[in-house]
Amino acid sequence: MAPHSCKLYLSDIIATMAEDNRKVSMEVNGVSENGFTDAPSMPWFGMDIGGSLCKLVYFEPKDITKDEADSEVETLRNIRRYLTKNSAYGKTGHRDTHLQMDDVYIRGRRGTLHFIRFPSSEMVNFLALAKSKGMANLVTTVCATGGGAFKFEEDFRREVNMKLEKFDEFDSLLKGLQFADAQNPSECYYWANPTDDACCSKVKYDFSNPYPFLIVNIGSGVSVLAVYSATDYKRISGTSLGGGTFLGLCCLLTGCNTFEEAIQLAAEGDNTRVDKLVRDIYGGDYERFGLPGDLVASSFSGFSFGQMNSREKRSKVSRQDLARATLVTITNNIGSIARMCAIQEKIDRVVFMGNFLRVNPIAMKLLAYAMNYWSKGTMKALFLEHEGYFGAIGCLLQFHEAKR
Ligand SMILES: Nc1ncnc2c1ncn2[C@@H]1O[C@H](COP(=O)(O)OP(=O)(O)O)[C@@H](O)[C@H]1O
Ligand SMILES: CC(C)(COP(=O)(O)O)[C@@H](O)C(=O)NCCC(=O)O
Repeated sequence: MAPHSCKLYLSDIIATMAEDNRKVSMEVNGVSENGFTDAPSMPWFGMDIGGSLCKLVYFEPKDITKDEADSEVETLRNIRRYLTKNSAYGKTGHRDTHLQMDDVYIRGRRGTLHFIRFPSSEMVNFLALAKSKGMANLVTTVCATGGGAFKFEEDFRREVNMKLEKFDEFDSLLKGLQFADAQNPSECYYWANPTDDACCSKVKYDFSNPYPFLIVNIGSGVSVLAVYSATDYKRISGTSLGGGTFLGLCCLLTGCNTFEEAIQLAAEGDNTRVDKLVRDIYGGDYERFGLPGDLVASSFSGFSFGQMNSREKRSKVSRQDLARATLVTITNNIGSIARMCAIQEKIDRVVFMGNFLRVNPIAMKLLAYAMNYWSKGTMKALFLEHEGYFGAIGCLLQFHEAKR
């Protein structure tokens, strides 16, 4: 199948799923055409429709028998090939090939998990295209989590006659995290020497005995969960100043258009040309209360060039500096909230996740440094390789656990 627009591609997937499900409805006694019993029909997806990005996890079976291959419907084979042979789907769909997980077992099947993302804002167009392809005459079920599973539920039903099997986003997140950590020995890591570019490194962290720990999920907004066991957790806090805020402010301030561009600008900028530091106010450290001179005292307050209310001074600040200051402001604020939550819950391990951390070592190192510094070494910031995909993984797993 030739590459074409993401919207077309997605509607093709759904159409194929529906066609395949229709065939499976002709199965007898729960024995599927491939000879495996009980499992829902392929293809298997987990979908997390968030405020910014839709994350899709696709299970590619690797144990297909000759009988199964011979009887496999062509569209299913085409979907598998299309998804696994390409890494970009139209203009906005991407497969994160570096995250691919091989040799995973789900419902007795051995396969590979593929990780795909596209903007949630594409969803409405995708449904319209799916409808134009005749989806309304087909029936199928897709498992989904995230706010979009609720927001788009009626659209899925009305436009394409598809039922969304909905799962809670935090239940899914936790299940996905547990699964990924068990599958991948290098899933969890921390940053050693985060402030020293020359010796800074990622170090594997053994998370096999994790409880209790805090999750700080930095998506569009931020949610903080305290996790006490595999099934016992509560959402203890959150903030609307999250990854969406960083991207929104950065685009407004610098005219950039993508997250990647915003991060690149930030990497080239200097926030101290925008922020007011403790030393700008005290002339050095504020020793009595342990505030070092290079600590940001007031974000966006400006000083080395003067106050921000001076037009002339403002003109000396670059787009790069603004991007860096935005990143530092949002990250430090999240770090402060995380620390306060950890103190309140008497928890010392804080796992940061969510796509805000994608291609974003500046934020991760800042969080690592801040958690360590302000807790005097008693708290640890942990990070995960599959940073934004746990909801989608967990959703796929829960679909397979649910009685059907
Ligand atoms: N390609 C991208 N497009 C948009 N935002 C991105 C991208 N990559 C990383 N991000 C960041 O990730 C955030 C969304 O994170 P995610 O965990 O997917 O949350 P949500 O579930 O709210 O969509 C965005 O607000 C942005 O800061
Ligand atoms: C509403 C949300 C759970 C949605 O999750 P998201 O799509 O941002 O990952 C999240 O944006 C959030 O927790 N916002 C912060 C709300 C608050 O506590 O102020």
